[in-house]
Amino acid sequence: MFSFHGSNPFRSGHARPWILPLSSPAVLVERAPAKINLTLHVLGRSDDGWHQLESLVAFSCGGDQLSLTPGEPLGLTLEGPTAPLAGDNDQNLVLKAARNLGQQIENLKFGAFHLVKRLPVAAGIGGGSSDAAAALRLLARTNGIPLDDPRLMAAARATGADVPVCLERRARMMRGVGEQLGEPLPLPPLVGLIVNPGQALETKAVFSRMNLTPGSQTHYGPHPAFSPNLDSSGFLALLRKGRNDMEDAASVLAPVIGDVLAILSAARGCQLARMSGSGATCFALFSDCRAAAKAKKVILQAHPNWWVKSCAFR
Ligand SMILES: C[C@](O)(CO)[C@H](O)COP(=O)(O)OP(=O)(O)OC[C@H]1O[C@@H](n2ccc(N)nc2=O)[C@H](O)[C@@H]1O
Ligand SMILES: Nc1ncnc2c1ncn2[C@@H]1O[C@H](COP(=O)(O)OP(=O)(O)OP(=O)(O)O)[C@@H](O)[C@H]1O
Repeated sequence: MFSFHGSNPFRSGHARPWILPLSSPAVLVERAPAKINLTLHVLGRSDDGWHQLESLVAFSCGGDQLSLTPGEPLGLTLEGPTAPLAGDNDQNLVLKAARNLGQQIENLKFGAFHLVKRLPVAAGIGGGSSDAAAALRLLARTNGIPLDDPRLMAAARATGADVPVCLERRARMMRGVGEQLGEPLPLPPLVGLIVNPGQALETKAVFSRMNLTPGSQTHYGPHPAFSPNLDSSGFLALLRKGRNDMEDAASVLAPVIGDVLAILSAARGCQLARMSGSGATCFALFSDCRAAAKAKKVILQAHPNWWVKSCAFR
């Protein structure tokens, strides 16, 4: 088993994957950031029961970390503060993604995965999906498969609705059930705070609570069109025209979401507060890093058990 302890030599602020130096030449490492739905519009529900979405998705810094030792049998070990919450090992989305890619590609070389799990689980920030996408990227690297190989996307779709958008980890529009991806979008600098109050919410339960009849459409209004080259204030104005349509249903199941949003909205320098995905994690955008850091401190003082991270979104 491969595990990280204390000062973690693999911790890196870089978004790009990299290979370890001489002492462990074979181990590959990928970061699995949180997915943030800056907007999430639910357009309707298809006859098959799945919901049609339109969402501007971005990614955090930090997140989980997945490594792969190629040449070993397919396996997964976990550590980290939220590892015990990630459920049955065999059902982990890392292994599901690997098996799905194995169905696409004959003689795929697998390996032993090790996941350092830090993101809250069942939290609306796609932690499992991001881990699954990281697993696909690692297998692509070790098997010499280019990232734009359609079989990777097929495996991502088979693994979960949020996995395709997590493959490239770049901000973009996501539509349909999650399988239609727009071009990567250049975001202006965004100072974010992400807050999870510790209540797990299953995505399926929140969609059910929305109570949409299969074959029906919502009439909440169109998604604002993204125009390139927006500065931060233009981008914020655009985001304010958007919504998270799952917020009401999620808040019924987890009323604490209302508290999180109220606290974030009232924080000095907060320019926008909204729930991500199916909740209960909420995010806020701040005018500057100092305001975000201050808000983080104040929130943690009042709610020491909440998970609060400040970071840039991309
Ligand atoms: C709400 C979002 O977080 C927005 O990014 C995602 O659409 C959820 O993506 P996810 O967690 O990867 O979802 P999955 O694990 O594939 O699906 C969980 C359950 O959510 C429901 N589901 C999910 C996505 C979608 N577009 N319509 C749905 O109705 C389905 O009942 C499904 O059984
Ligand atoms: N690697 C993983 N990390 C977290 N959860 C996992 C993982 N693999 C499987 N799961 C299971 O997937 C479920 C959803 O977890 P996840 O943290 O991805 O939810 P989420 O943040 O609400 O996702 P989304 O925003 O995509 O709906 C959990 O119930 C958990 O048991």
